[in-house]
Amino acid sequence: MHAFNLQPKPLTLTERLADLAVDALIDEADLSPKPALVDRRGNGAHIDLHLNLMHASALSLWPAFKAMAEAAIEFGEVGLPLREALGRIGRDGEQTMLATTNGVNTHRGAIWALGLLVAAAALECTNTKASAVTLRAARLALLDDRYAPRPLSHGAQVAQRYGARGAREEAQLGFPAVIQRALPQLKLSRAAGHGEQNARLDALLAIMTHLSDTCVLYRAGEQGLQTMQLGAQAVLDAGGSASLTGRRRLHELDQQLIALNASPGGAADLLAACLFIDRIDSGDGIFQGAF
Ligand SMILES: CC(C)(COP(=O)(O)OP(=O)(O)OC[C@H]1O[C@@H](n2cnc3c(N)ncnc32)[C@H](O)[C@@H]1O)[C@@H](O)C(=O)NCCC(=O)NCCS
Ligand SMILES: Nc1ncnc2c1ncn2[C@@H]1O[C@H](COP(=O)(O)OP(=O)(O)OP(=O)(O)O)[C@@H](O)[C@H]1O
Repeated sequence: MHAFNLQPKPLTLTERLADLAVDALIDEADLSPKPALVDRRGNGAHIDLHLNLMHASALSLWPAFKAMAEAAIEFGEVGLPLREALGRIGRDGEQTMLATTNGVNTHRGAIWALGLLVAAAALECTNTKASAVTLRAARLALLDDRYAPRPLSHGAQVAQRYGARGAREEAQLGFPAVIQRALPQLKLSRAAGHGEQNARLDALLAIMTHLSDTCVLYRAGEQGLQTMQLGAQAVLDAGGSASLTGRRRLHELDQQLIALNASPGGAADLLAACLFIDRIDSGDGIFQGAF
């Protein structure tokens, strides 16, 4: 074949969804300045994470997201067989992540949230409105995977200690932090002409104002959680990250959370979920380049 005749191979739907999920993770990691999280500036409150590791971890998850989309198409409906297939693929994906990062948890919460959303999008790819996809994801999350191990995870420990809702409940409720907070704020800040990066930072802050982030609770207790929620609200009240006062508040929040070792990893995962949903909701992502 002549080189001039080479055409890019069109992506399948499942490949396209895996691309969108990985893109969302990389966009989340790159977004800067995020309070106390890994970003282009540095490691935030983390000693074991850095940006290259987040990128490598995100890329390593592409086959898992593709497999989740394939499973959704194969089973074709929300039900226990699909839920348990997703659980198996998610756990394998977690092992791949840990092998890539030498045992560091870079994306456990993100595999859970984005995995459910990728499967929910693949189930009915002609209806990928935010409300429809999150509802299907919630119905999947509500099913009990009989093979899921029940480790005393950090999330489980703070659930016992503080009665906090974590990643599982957020998904079972249909991702209210995304639907009620992040997406509306993203659109509001875009419409105000604040620029895409500021709009994404504002969406992250909107999540942080109300989330019971079990990463923060585990690392910094209720004081850490309150600092995160009130500090994020203060940035938004000051005009968001595009305004000078808002930027000052954001810098203060970054310093306060780092001093408390309080990294809002759950909020970061939900920002990635928001960016994924935003792309498939607007309809300009899912079918572009896919067949
Ligand atoms: C449900 C999960 C997230 C376990 O949750 P648990 O709270 O017990 O664990 P852990 O402390 O490790 O927290 C997981 C992560 O969730 C994120 N998170 C924290 N708080 C929140 C919150 N309020 N909302 C959303 N995400 C949050 C953080 O990134 C955190 O690191 C998940 O790991 C799981 O069950 N995986 C099993 C495999 C599976 O079923 N996969 C399905 C793929 S679709
Ligand atoms: N940019 C980011 N920076 C830091 N964490 C992030 C980022 N994006 C997502 N996260 C999420 O934060 C979680 C990592 O937080 P954390 O290090 O507190 O996890 P942990 O395993 O519960 O705790 P520890 O590392 O203290 O043992 C991951 O599950 C990941 O999904």
